[in-house]
This record gives sequence, C-alpha cells and structure tokens, in this order.
Amino acid sequence: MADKGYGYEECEATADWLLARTGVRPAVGIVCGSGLGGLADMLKDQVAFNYEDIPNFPQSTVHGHAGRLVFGTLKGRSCVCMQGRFHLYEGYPVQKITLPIRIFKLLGVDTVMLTNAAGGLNRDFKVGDIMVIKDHLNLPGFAGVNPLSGPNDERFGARFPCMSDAYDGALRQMAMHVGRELGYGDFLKEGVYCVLGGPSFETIAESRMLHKLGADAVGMSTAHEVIVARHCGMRVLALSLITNQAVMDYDSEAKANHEEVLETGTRRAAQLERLVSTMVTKMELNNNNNNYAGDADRGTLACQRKPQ
Ligand SMILES: O=P(O)(O)O[C@@H]1C[C@H](O)[C@@H](CO)O1
Ligand code: HPA
Repeated sequence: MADKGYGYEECEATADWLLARTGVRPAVGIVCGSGLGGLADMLKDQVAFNYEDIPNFPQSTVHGHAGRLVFGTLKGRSCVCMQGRFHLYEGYPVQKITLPIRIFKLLGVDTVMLTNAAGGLNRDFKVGDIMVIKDHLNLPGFAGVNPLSGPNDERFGARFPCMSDAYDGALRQMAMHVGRELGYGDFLKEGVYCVLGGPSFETIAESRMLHKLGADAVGMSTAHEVIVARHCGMRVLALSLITNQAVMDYDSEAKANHEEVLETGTRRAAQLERLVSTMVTKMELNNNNNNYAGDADRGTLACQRKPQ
C-alpha cells in the first residue's frame, strides 16, 4: 500500500509535517461539505495550509471546495477543519480520498464532525432541512469500493471493524437537542444517508430504488470517511444539508444541479455553523486537546491514546 501514497508512514509524515508548523493540537476534526466551507471561517487564531502545499495530500478539484486545511480554536477548543473534501468521481482511489481522516487521527483528533450536501429522498424532507445522519448505505462498498480494502494496518485498527455503531448515539442526541434549543426544530431531521459514486445525479428510477432501500438522502461522500474514522476509533457526527429534492416523479420539471446545491449551502450556512460550533463547545472530549504522542512516544499501536 505504501507505494500508493496513503499507507501509515505517509500519514505519519504528513501529520508530523503539519504539527511542526502549528502549535494547535486539535481534538475535533471538521469536514466541510459542498458550499459549507464557511464552517472553517469560524475558527479563531487560524493557521491554514493549502492542500497543494501539504505532503501526500490530494488536491480539491470541485467548485465549492476551497482546498485548505485550517487549524484554530472554536470558543477555546482546538480544531482542524477541511475546507474542501475529496470525492470518488474526482478520480482518486477511495483510500486516497479518506487519507485526511487518518491524518486527523494522528494529529490527536478524538471526534470527527462531517457535513455534506445531499438530495432529499424522504418526501417529508424539504430543501434547507438539516439531517442528522443515523446510518448509511454504502453502495460503492457493495461493489468492493471500501476504503479499508487492501492490506490492513493494525496500527490504525482491526481488519473487520463494526459499523452498526458508526454514528455516535450520544452525539446524535446532542445534535437534536442543541438544534431544538437553537430553534431549528422545524428543519432538523434524522435519517439514513446513501452514498453513490457520482458525478452524475440520480435517475428517477435510481432515486425511487434508493428510497425503497431505506435511504432518506443521497450524496457522493461522507460514508467512506466515516468508515475510516471508525476503523481508527474516532467518534463521528455527520450532518446532511438537504440542498435539493431528488427527482422521483416522471412529471417533474425539476433538474438536480450543483448551483442549487451551493445556493442552498449559502442560505443555511449560518445555522449549520451555529449548530456545529455550539456542539463543539458542549461536547466532552477525551483527549484534553493534548494527546498527540509525537514520534518519540509512538508505540507499536500508534493510534492508541497517550494516558491522560
Ligand atoms: O462534498 P459533498 O458531499 O457535500 O458534495 C455534494 C456531492 C457532490 O460533490 C456535490 C453535488 O452538488 O455536492
Ligand atoms: N444527489 C447526489 N448528491 C448530491 C445531491 C443529489 O441530489 N445533492 C447534493 N449532493
């Protein structure tokens, strides 16, 4: 695997490169979805890196994904934020698009908060709803496209990780609670996210099928990152912004398009940012922002927490 540029040693080299250039020791890692890059702007005392300058990092190629890794603090809590993520349809192997999640782990991140833009399949969902993801359908995974395929490196995690608890129950509950407290009750939902490879949007028959399979929203990201985050033991919260209704009716004139996705992102950005930042200030973190072992302290299980 190492020769493909996303093995343990590459991740370690990238984490060390970053840690040598910032004093921030992040406990929370945030991933911004399409049009939701404003989340990174919430961070104070920023130290930011362009993806093109970070060793082993892929490059963002999609409009609405700026391509910057931003370190900083959110109400005093140390965070790192991907302002732009990678997708299968950009042509990267699934192991490469999820490499930043492993780097999060080696930076000391304990909790990952992911956001995405998604098409609504659940007929009760409206454009602008925020869906707390409770589970996913990984359709590329059914065809063997899984970020954990290939040799397993035990320093990251077990060969056969459990996924029935992928989306942390306590964080989901907290998101619903905080969201209601912020007055978002009318547009806060819970549901199942389905990932496809993209970049073409779904046909009507495909959307109908996904809905029948139990998906509430459809998108082109997130599930791969969640699998990798859970493999190496980080907690996960993921939020979908319903940016458009998936077209499920042959009489409909609606057509999915990326511009609508970005526009909805802009309209809901402030509320999503508030939900994420309020959660960061309220959540219990296990690493006290300070658990990075560094080269000298790394044992054979380098992903293990340093004792507090
Ligand atoms: O990165 P996310 O999942 O938010 O991006 C979605 C899926 C496609 O990349 C794009 C389609 O408009 O938005
Ligand atoms: N389908 C797939 N991905 C998406 C959509 C959609 O309708 N909207 C935003 N990302």
